[in-house]
Amino acid sequence: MKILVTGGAGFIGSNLIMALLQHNHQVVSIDNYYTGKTANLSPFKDNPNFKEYSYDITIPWKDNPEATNIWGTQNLIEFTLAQKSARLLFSSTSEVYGDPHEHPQKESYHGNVNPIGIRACYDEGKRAAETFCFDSKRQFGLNVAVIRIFNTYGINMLPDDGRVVSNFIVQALKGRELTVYGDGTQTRSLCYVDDLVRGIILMMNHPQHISGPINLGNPHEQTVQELAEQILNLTGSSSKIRYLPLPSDDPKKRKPDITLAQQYLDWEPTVPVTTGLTQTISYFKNALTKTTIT
Ligand SMILES: O=C(O)[C@H]1O[C@H](OP(=O)(O)OP(=O)(O)OC[C@H]2O[C@@H](n3ccc(=O)[nH]c3=O)[C@H](O)[C@@H]2O)[C@H](O)[C@@H](O)[C@@H]1O
Repeated sequence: MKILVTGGAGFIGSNLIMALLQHNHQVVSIDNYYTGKTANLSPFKDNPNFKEYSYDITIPWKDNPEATNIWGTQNLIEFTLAQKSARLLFSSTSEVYGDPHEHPQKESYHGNVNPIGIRACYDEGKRAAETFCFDSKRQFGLNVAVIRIFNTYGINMLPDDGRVVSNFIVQALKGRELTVYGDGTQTRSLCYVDDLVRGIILMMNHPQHISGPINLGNPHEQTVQELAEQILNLTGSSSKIRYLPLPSDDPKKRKPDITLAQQYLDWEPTVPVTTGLTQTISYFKNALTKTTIT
C-alpha cells in the first residue's frame, strides 16, 4: 500500500514508519520539523520505498496545537476524500477524557475537560478534530479510524519533551533530582511504542474498516511516585526526588479500558513496563552521548 504518515519524523511517526517499511509498504513522511528530527528518519533514507517531505499540514494556520489538530486534520480529511479509496487514521488521545470521573476510561465516556484551562489547546483541539472526523464520515462517507492513545513511551522520544518518562530517565542518567509534580499519587498507564504501532496497523487493516474510537493503551496503572522509584532502580541512579507543584488540570488518574481493542482488533499490550523502560533507558543513554541536551 501507499501510506502517508504526518508527523513522520516524530516519536510515534518514526516508529510507525519503521514497522510499515518492514511490511514492504511505500511510505511518504510529512513533517514540519517543529519537534520531529531528521535523525529519526535517517535509517530509512536509502530505502526506495521511502520519501520524506518537509511541509506543514496546517498552512496557513500555524504555531499551536489547536491549529495542528483542527485545521491540520480538516486538510487531511479533504485530502483523503479526494483520493479514490483512502483510509485516514486520526491519532486522538486519552486527554479527551480530561480529569476523568469514570475509571478506567471507556470510549463511551465523554470526559471532563476544562475548556479554558492551560491544557485545553491540546485536549479541545483533539476533541474538535474527532468531531470533524465523525461529521465527515456521516456527511461525506469518510473512511476514518480514530484511536485514543494513552501515555506512550519508547525509542525516539525527545529527551526534552517534558513528559514524565523522558524527564525521569534523563534526570536519573544525569544524576539530577527527579521532578515529581504534586505528591506523586496521580496515576498513569504506560504503553510501549511497539505495542501501540501494532495496534495502529491492526486498526488501519480492520476488514470492516471500523471507525472507533478505540482506546490503545496499557491498562497497567501506576503512580508517578512508583514510576520515579522504578526508574531510579533500573538506572541504578542515586538521584533524589524533588517535589514540585502540580500543574493545573493535571488528570489525577488515567487507565484505559481496552475491551473494544481486544474485541475488534484482538489487541492488547505485550511489553511489560520494566522491559519497555529498560529499552528506553538504553536508547536515552545512547542519545545523550550524541547530543548536548542540558
Ligand atoms: O498519551 C497521552 O494520553 C497524553 O499524555 C500526555 O500528557 P500527560 O499524561 O500529562 O503526560 P506527562 O506530561 O508525561 O505527565 C504524566 C504525569 O507525570 C507528571 N510529571 C510529568 C513530568 C515530570 O517531570 N514530573 C511529573 O511528575 C505529570 O504531572 C503527570 O501527572 C502527553 O503529554 C500527551 O501528548 C498525550 O496525548
